[in-house]
Amino acid sequence: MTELSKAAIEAQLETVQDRYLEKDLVSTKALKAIDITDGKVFLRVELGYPAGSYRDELKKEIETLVSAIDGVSSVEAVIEQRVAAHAVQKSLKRIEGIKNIIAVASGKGGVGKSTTSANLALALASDGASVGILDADIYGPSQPRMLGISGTPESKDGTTLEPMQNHNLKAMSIGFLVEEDTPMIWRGPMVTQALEQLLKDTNWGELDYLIVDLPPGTGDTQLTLSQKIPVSGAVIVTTPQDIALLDARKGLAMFEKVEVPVLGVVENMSIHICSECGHAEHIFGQGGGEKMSSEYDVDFLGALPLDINIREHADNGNPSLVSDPDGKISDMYRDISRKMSARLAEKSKDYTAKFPNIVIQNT
Ligand SMILES: Nc1ncnc2c1ncn2[C@@H]1O[C@H](COP(=O)(O)OP(=O)(O)OP(=O)(O)O)[C@@H](O)[C@H]1O
Repeated sequence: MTELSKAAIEAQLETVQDRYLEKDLVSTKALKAIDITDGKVFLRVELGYPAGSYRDELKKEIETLVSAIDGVSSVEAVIEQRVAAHAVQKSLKRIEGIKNIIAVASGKGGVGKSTTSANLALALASDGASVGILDADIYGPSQPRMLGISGTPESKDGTTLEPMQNHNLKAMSIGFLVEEDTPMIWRGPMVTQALEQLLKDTNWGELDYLIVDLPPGTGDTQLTLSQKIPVSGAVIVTTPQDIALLDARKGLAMFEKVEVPVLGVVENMSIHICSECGHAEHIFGQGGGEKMSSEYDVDFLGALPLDINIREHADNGNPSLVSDPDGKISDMYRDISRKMSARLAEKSKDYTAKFPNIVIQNT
């Protein structure tokens, strides 16, 4: 019998693909430790994103493959997940306690950006992350309704706000602070100021991710926001129509300008499946989001159907991830949220906390 070596095990793990990174476990440096004692193998694998139930699948896949190696008597693979803080725009500093802010944007209104934000936040939380959502859609805040939250945030010290909470998410929205039917007439600078305040004056505590549901569009307000909020990555939601795609391209250009990495594009309402006969129809066109992604070299994170359940769940305060957590739609959102957070895990980490501030003085 040949002696069992770490190299043999590593070679086997080079054939195991991380489903969401689409790379093998060795090249992604997910494989952290191999321990061999008398044919008994212990492996430690660390994923940089919340992977939820995928950890069990991966464990099984690894253990089956490694047990087939000559000389292995038993295998135990431990799959851990650890979300790191990632770099933000060079001119900004990360907000203490919040590891990563992810901005969700759309080139035009009504494409389902808020519904997607809520479900992605819930998907991350259901996979084990601590998550908050900031409704920055100041003209039409819809997160209070979508998350089924009413009431006014508490302030314990008279200056900061406690986030509202539901479905295991922390949430803040201008919608909690003004009456629902109050028309909100904001001028650009007021919007950015109000949002910066909402972001910074909320006691978020420790978060792995804060999802920011940006106002629709790519105008000055959105540009200023993406310059002033310290974000680690952005996601663009679009529908497949040409006009929506055209606007989504402007979104890509906007983030490029402010040096925020775009983690990918989500195509919403991409296909309609008739609830009567099951016939699938591309009402708004086909494959536009995917084509745009390849044209602009950004990742296509996935597509969601135009589905009456998505609308009904979101509009009654219990988005699909809450109403039907094990359903097909929830699986789709989870697939997108894992791809999104996996893409972020590959980006540069934030090391600023590890370095002291260096002050140069002329004496
Ligand atoms: N995939 C989907 N299938 C069916 N209905 C959807 C889907 N996505 C969103 N909707 C519905 O479309 C409407 C608009 O969605 P949403 O408010 O999320 O869009 P938005 O892009 O955030 O809009 P706004 O520009 O006003 O901020 C909502 O009623 C929502 O429930």
